[in-house]
Amino acid sequence: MALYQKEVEMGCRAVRLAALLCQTVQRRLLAEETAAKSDKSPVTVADYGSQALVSWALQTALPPGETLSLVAEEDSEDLRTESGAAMLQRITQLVNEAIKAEDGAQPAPGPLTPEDVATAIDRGLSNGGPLGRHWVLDPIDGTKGFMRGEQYAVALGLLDEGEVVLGILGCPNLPMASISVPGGVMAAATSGQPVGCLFAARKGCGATVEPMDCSLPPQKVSVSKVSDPAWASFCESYESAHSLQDLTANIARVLGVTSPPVRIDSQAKYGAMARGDAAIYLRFPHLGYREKIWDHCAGAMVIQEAGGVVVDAAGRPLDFSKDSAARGTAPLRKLHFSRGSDIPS
Ligand SMILES: Nc1ncnc2c1ncn2[C@@H]1O[C@H](COP(=O)(O)O)[C@@H](OP(=O)(O)O)[C@H]1O
Ligand SMILES: [Mg+2]
Ligand SMILES: [Mg+2]
Ligand SMILES: [Mg+2]
Repeated sequence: MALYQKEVEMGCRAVRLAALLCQTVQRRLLAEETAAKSDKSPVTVADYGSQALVSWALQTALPPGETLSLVAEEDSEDLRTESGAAMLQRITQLVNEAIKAEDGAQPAPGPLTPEDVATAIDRGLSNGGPLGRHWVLDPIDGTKGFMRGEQYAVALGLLDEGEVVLGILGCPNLPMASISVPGGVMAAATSGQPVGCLFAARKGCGATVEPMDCSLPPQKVSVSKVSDPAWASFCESYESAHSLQDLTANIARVLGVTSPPVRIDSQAKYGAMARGDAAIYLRFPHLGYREKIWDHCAGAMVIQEAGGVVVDAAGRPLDFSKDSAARGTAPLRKLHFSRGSDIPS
């Protein structure tokens, strides 16, 4: 079997399963399904449920005795408190429903308990690092977009000896049709093509996209061939708190970019760019913010395998292998992306 083929299959199944749960929650998003983490960022039952499902699906796909190493965004600390118990119950119900909907059966030896779900979530507490294999998960990237009913991604990468070897992005609300059309996402969503994309990239093997609903086979994607910035469009965060939009507007102006920025949430941006919907992604966090590896690992791999380049503001490649006390963080201060390295930093 081709290198990492089994891992791509494991990862795609895990991401599809998690996306199923996210779609269920987004359809009936209720106030009690969200909470605020200690850093005040939002988290929903779907963030936790997605992480539990991916962790469970990957662990059960491994040979008996092999332990999963997972670096993931969420942990069960708040769910294990008295006030978190009801949320953990709800997550457990959603997780069991998703497993049943996929398989038509509950997992042996029976439905997962709240303790099983909390344990699955906490399998994501690995430090990662340069040695061995580590899966890297953002169970919902773009939680704010998810809560608005807009773009989000289930983002799963795999590090092997410090190198990213695969990236999978489930983007349930991203249309299969290009969003670089007048009317953007809304117009693409009503074009008749399916909504919901699964991007997968394996080191050295290119990147593909297929509908989340499996209605079409995977097809190769490649980044935009536009080389004149006047014809390029650039994308950035929807949230101005996540990137200095005045700075990116200035950079775009200096480059001669004429079209307005495409602002969407999450690593769906990397997916959209991998198939050429935009040519440049600029991201400059506010001073003091440290990027997390799960926010870029899968997306950067998809871009790289689609023929693009992802670098920091100094033009250096991103390093996802830093094993750090501040779990999951890597020194990715300011990020920018382009087909070449011609953007001033
Ligand atoms: N002040 C900040 N600056 C930059 N990124 C931030 C930020 N606060 C949160 N983020 C990150 O931005 C991610 C969303 O990316 P985008 O802005 O492209 O939609 C969030 O992922 P989560 O939604 O997984 O928490 C979060 O990790
Ligand atoms: Mg978050
Ligand atoms: Mg994220
Ligand atoms: Mg997240």
